[in-house]
Amino acid sequence: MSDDVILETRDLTKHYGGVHALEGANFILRRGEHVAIMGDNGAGKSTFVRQITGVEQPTRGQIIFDGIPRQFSGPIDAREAGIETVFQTLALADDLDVPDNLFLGREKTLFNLGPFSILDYRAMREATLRGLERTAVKIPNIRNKIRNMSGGQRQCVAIARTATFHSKLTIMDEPTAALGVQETAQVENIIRTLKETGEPLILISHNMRQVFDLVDRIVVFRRGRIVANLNKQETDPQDVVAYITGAKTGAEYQDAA
Ligand SMILES: Nc1ncnc2c1ncn2[C@@H]1O[C@H](COP(=O)(O)OP(=O)(O)OP(=O)(O)O)[C@@H](O)[C@H]1O
Repeated sequence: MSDDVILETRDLTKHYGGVHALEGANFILRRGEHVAIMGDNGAGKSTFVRQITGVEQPTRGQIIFDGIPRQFSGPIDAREAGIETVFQTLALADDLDVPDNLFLGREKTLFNLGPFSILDYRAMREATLRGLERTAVKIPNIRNKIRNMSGGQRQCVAIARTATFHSKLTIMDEPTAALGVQETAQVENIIRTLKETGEPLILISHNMRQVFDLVDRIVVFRRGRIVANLNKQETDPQDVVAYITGAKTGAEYQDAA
């Protein structure tokens, strides 16, 4: 695997009993690259993401992340390796404010005394502000509880979490599906900022305009398999739809490299 590759999967496969949700996925993501994963409902997109983020363990196949073959024992393991995921459900705690959500499970401490530890709220607040600044996210008051925020602000908090921890790879699963026009624009701006700062991204989206606007390459899943790997410059929305629906079936999937 060359150094410019941040993530590679080889023959990645997941069966749920007789359901072949993911079959032999060979996928490559380069450093700094933004790739969209598209496909019809049930095509295997989320299953793919669950394997590479440690939520589930694959039936077979290899995951090589940042040059090392990985067998993530769980999502925290994947996160510690540098993979930050913004799931559809966002996984934010409603009753906590922004810094508490960003540092949930990895709090900064002033000191530890046996089982007791004193949390360093000031350091967490400062790191939160730096994370928000890096992504150009505007949250009026970071001490606000998540439950009092709009959908767009929540989405931004979830994304800012990835920036705060300098993840090596960000994965977003339908980040704007539930958002209005302005909120969607804000999230898309964050994605552009990630691109400018050279941070790689996997974006799962059904939104063709968004995909053509934001990413370099489109990978299409159909019935558990990767059926197309398209450089944005060499394709168009009709072509992508043809692969999604199965009207077009390419030659055997090959890496674009
Ligand atoms: N835990 C599970 N047990 C059994 N079958 C599953 C499980 N998870 C997913 N599947 C099946 O695997 C296939 C792929 O599902 P997956 O959720 O990965 O699709 P998707 O492309 O993400 O779809 P969507 O766009 O609707 O989110 C579907 O047929 C789904 O019913």
